[in-house]
Amino acid sequence: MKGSHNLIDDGSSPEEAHGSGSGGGSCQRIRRELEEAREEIAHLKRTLHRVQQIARLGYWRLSLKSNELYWSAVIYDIFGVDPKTFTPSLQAFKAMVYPEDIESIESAIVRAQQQGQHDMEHRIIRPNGEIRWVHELADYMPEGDDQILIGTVRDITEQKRLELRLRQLSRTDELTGLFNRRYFMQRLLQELARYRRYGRPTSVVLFDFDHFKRINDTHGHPAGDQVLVKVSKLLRERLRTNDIPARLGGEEFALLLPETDLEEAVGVAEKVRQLVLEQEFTSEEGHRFEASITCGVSAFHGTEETVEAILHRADQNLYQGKRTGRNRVIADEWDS
Ligand SMILES: Nc1nc2c(ncn2[C@@H]2O[C@H](COP(=O)(O)OP(=O)(O)OP(=O)(O)O)[C@@H](O)[C@H]2O)c(=O)[nH]1
Repeated sequence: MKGSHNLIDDGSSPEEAHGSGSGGGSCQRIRRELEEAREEIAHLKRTLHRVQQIARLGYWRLSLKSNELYWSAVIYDIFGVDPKTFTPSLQAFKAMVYPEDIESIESAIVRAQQQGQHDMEHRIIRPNGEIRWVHELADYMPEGDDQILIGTVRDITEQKRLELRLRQLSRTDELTGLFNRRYFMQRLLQELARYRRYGRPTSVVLFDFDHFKRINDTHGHPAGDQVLVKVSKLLRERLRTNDIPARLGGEEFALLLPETDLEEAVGVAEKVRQLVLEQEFTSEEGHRFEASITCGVSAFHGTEETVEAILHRADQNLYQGKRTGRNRVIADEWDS
């Protein structure tokens, strides 16, 4: 029927559809379609690569049977290695993982096999020694007798830095850089749980500067601030690393002392009291002055212990120290 080829539009020209009689027309058409498909694939590849660069997102494919690992270009960038000289493999990847995070990588692979996917964050060490944080998402797909993991990697180092900074800020006292009340209370609750479960000794020292109002009135508020800052620095430098010094507010401070019984805690309070006494402070006018503190000490005690009770006892001891002359350490007295 004349013109019937137009009923189905296959995109070919009438000449090609009719052919020249040798079949060369349809070959040409297939070649052109192949060429177009190649161009489209190349274009999609470039777009995919660009999008991954923008998102700092790489993808990988791992065969659990052969341990063969494919990395897209962005992963080489994230890991700081050269695709010309670095050959990815499960072993080579693990060698770049931050040692403490290896175990969580291994359990993530098992989790992906059992649950079909994993979602985790870990650190890597680049060849130049730089530590980066990455976020990985992976899917597990059995393929014949092989098991394939396919996943993405995103560099989240900046986000992690910000997170850590925010966490630090949320638990730090602005003036002195010591822990704040909120963090102190959180840690006290944790230590109480440890005490209840394992019976580990834990003590608290509360201290308060003596006649601080007089220091402010005589030498000025900035001089008072300087006392708080200087003593806080001393606490950071002279206490054990797992002790927790905090500024609860104003000129009131606390020390949470894990693994420390009452007697040892009295020793720590005495040491801090002496350190403060030995310090010399200078006002803005250049006048030298001294300061002292009074400490109340208490330790977790008995099966009914609570955070409120230990703080109340330490506070009562501090109050008694103020009443009986200041510049001293008063501790719990138990009949045992
Ligand atoms: N410079 C300075 N002073 C503060 C700060 N926080 C609280 N103070 C002052 O600390 C003083 C505390 O006064 P009081 O509670 O009467 O106690 P005190 O004068 O130390 O007397 P005692 O504790 O009985 O020995 C007040 O004058 C507050 O204004 C601070 O951050 N900086």
